[in-house]
Amino acid sequence: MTHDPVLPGWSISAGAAVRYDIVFADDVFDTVNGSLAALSVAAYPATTRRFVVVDANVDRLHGARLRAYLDHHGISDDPFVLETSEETKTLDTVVRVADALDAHGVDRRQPVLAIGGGVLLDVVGLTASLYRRGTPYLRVPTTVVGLVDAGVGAKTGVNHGGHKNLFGAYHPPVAALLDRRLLATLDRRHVVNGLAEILKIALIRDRDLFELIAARGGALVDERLQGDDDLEVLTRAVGGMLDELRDNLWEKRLARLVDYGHSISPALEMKALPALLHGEAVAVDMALSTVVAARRGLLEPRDRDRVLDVLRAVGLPLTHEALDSDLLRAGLAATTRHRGGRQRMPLPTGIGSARFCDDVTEGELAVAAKELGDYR
Ligand SMILES: NC(=O)c1ccc[n+]([C@@H]2O[C@H](COP(=O)([O-])OP(=O)(O)OC[C@H]3O[C@@H](n4cnc5c(N)ncnc54)[C@H](O)[C@@H]3O)[C@@H](O)[C@H]2O)c1
Ligand SMILES: O=C(CO)[C@@H](O)[C@H](O)[C@H](O)[C@H](O)COP(=O)(O)O
Ligand SMILES: [Co+2]
Repeated sequence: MTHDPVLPGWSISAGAAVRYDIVFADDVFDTVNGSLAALSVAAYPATTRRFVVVDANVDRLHGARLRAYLDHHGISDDPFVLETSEETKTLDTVVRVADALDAHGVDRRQPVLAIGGGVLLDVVGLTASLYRRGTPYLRVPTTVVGLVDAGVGAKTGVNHGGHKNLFGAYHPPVAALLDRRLLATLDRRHVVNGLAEILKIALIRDRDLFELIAARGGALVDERLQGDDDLEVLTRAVGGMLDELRDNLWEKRLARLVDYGHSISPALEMKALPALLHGEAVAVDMALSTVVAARRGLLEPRDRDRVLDVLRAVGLPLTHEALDSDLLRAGLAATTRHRGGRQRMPLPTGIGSARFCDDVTEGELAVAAKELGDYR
């Protein structure tokens, strides 16, 4: 930085250290389980009272236990219940939650408790980042996507103008409490949806995780990830995700393997809304990338077939009718803009490894989409 020698100038440089814990615990709404209350108090010992935001479906299914817990530990007697959907993951909802925080007199140091799936965590996380320029919050994810992905990183966001997560902030929680027992009440489709993000981690870095999923297949879904072996599936997925994120939490590096399956899928998900869930759109994108990689000779045909077979076996889609040439062109352009002018598209080089490519064409994607259409 140079300054005009006759006029004053300053350079400011500061770094904010970040530390947060991500811990597994079972049955966190049982009054005898101290984990949630302890994390909450550790984050702000001045008072036990917290503003709690809970997903409406979680409230319907777990509300009685949750309220008993909050009451028992002096946390709250009146959680704020939020109806969630991808269509209402918007700034309007952020403002509504912020108004509720204000009405409850939340001060800038008092952590908010966010309990729900990826949508709720993204909305409450963004609200917390904006409220008083940054209020702490604690996450309790209640979906598979929330537990292995949205709940553990630093990102928050909402959709706008037809774009996924156009507005957002990096605002890590003070802690994330992962309770796989909450997944037991999910419907099949949302478990399958979350398996897409788990398979993403398996495909970019963990072949053993892929084999675990392949071996368990539909049983993973039937048992809602409650089986003894399924804890390993979840811990490998979370550990793998955190290993990808830990030295790039603010995403200064735009080449991110965790973008695997997220190149065309944001445009697809928004165009097909509400027909496709997030993970379903990610699965279609992963299938496309798998075929493109095999056609380029990066991936053995045998590995391509195994990947497609496992995606299909767990119940994920490989293609979708909205995947036309307009969407492929727009999706490719959007992802290039989104990644600082280069595609940086992760393509698999095996099961458990990937590399970045900058030169994937709309034509290649169209051929792959056609091949996947015939694959059914
Ligand atoms: N911030 C990030 O890093 C990040 C990462 C991945 C995904 N995301 C975002 O996450 C969102 C998808 O998250 P999602 O799949 O959790 O969707 P979601 O939050 O919409 O939850 C899915 C459905 O499950 C219901 N639900 C939640 N918990 C339940 C439970 N325990 N039992 C029964 N039903 C329950 C919800 O009410 C909802 O109807 C997308 O918007 C995606 O962009 C964010
Ligand atoms: O879907 C998401 C985040 O919403 C994650 O699963 C994924 O790993 C990555 O964060 C996205 O690929 C990056 O998207 P973006 O934050 O750059 O829009
Ligand atoms: Co995702």
